[in-house]
Amino acid sequence: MEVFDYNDIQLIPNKCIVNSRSECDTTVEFGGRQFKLPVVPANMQTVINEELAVSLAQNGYFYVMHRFQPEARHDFIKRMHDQDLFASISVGVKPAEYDFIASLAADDLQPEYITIDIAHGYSDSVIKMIKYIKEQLPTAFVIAGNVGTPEGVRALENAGADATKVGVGPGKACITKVKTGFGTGGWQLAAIRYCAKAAQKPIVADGGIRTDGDIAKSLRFGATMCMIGSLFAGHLESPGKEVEEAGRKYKEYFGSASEYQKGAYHNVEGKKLLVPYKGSIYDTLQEMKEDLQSSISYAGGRDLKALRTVDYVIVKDTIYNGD
Ligand SMILES: NC(=O)C1=CN([C@@H]2O[C@H](COP(=O)(O)OP(=O)(O)OC[C@H]3O[C@@H](n4cnc5c(N)ncnc54)[C@H](OP(=O)(O)O)[C@@H]3O)[C@@H](O)[C@H]2O)C=CC1
Ligand SMILES: Nc1nc2c(ncn2[C@@H]2O[C@H](COP(=O)(O)O)[C@@H](O)[C@H]2O)c(=O)[nH]1
Repeated sequence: MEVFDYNDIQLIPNKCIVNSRSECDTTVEFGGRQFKLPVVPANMQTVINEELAVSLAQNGYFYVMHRFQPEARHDFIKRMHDQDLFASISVGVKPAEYDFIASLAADDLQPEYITIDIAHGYSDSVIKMIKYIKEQLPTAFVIAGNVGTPEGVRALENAGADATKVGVGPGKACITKVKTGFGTGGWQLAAIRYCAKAAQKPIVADGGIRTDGDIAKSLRFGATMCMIGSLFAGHLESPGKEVEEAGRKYKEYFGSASEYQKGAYHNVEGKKLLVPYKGSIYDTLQEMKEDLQSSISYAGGRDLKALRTVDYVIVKDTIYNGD
């Protein structure tokens, strides 16, 4: 297996077939709906809240609400459906989550998307939860993870997952790699490729995306959707606390397995950092769209499919030379 990460890869341009980048279509189908971009803000407490979820859904973007206010999820689904918007929630695998799923089934309240969000997703606990959700809420599109190997992808797909989320340890707020020695940190892009080759269903690339070009690279190596935390955490709409240091504005971004999320220093695999304040998330989404349109034009196509087959070279972390 070739080992590389985002910085190690350059995609090779093909002959352009459009007269303007604006002709390039960045929309993606995911779970039966069409979205403007193949990106989704991470389901983390400093990245997404209910207000942003509503706004993203209204504006044609995919979202996944986090699971850290478990008691709010029932009414959240209702409120989304009252506004004719899709509901996309997260769950864990602890016993109370089974009661929650059963309560949704009893009330015939089926969210359109459910993400099972745990650190080590290649596990019996996730397999059991996928099966339970599919039994109780059969219309929900289930995204399960996180995994880092083809075996993990196959196990979750075979259990009934509709998509799998790939990425163990590549996140910016992650310390799993240093605390445990495990994960896909440092070779996340190769892991996406390795997993996508085995996948029969969509892959969500999760963690490690630092530039808009990394989105194109994720799609090249087999992802359908990219989950992004730190790049989305510094906005006006981001729920993280605003902080000012040396006259500059920042927003707090902390890991879901950090002491700031857990309220205690116990099995901590995440940290807190400050990300520069960036204004509205919609300006960032517009820039991502323009950059991805440009990527498609360099790929020699008109839509995201063109990215799947472009050639690439491994440049081993030299792409920033001269920048
Ligand atoms: N993508 C990534 O690389 C990572 C993401 N995270 C994020 O942090 C949040 C918390 O994750 P997580 O701790 O899994 O969720 P939970 O705290 O909800 O734990 C889920 C269940 O899995 C158990 N568990 C957790 N880690 C392991 C493990 N390595 N081996 C066996 N059992 C385990 C927990 O028990 P117990 O705690 O008693 O072991 C608990 O029963 C999630 O949002 C997750 O996405 C965290 C780390 C890595
Ligand atoms: N190891 C940990 N990973 C975490 C934690 N909280 C979230 N995450 C993962 O990071 C991505 C976002 O990555 P980024 O590089 O875009 O910032 C997120 O979707 C989770 O999968 C954590 O505490 N520890």
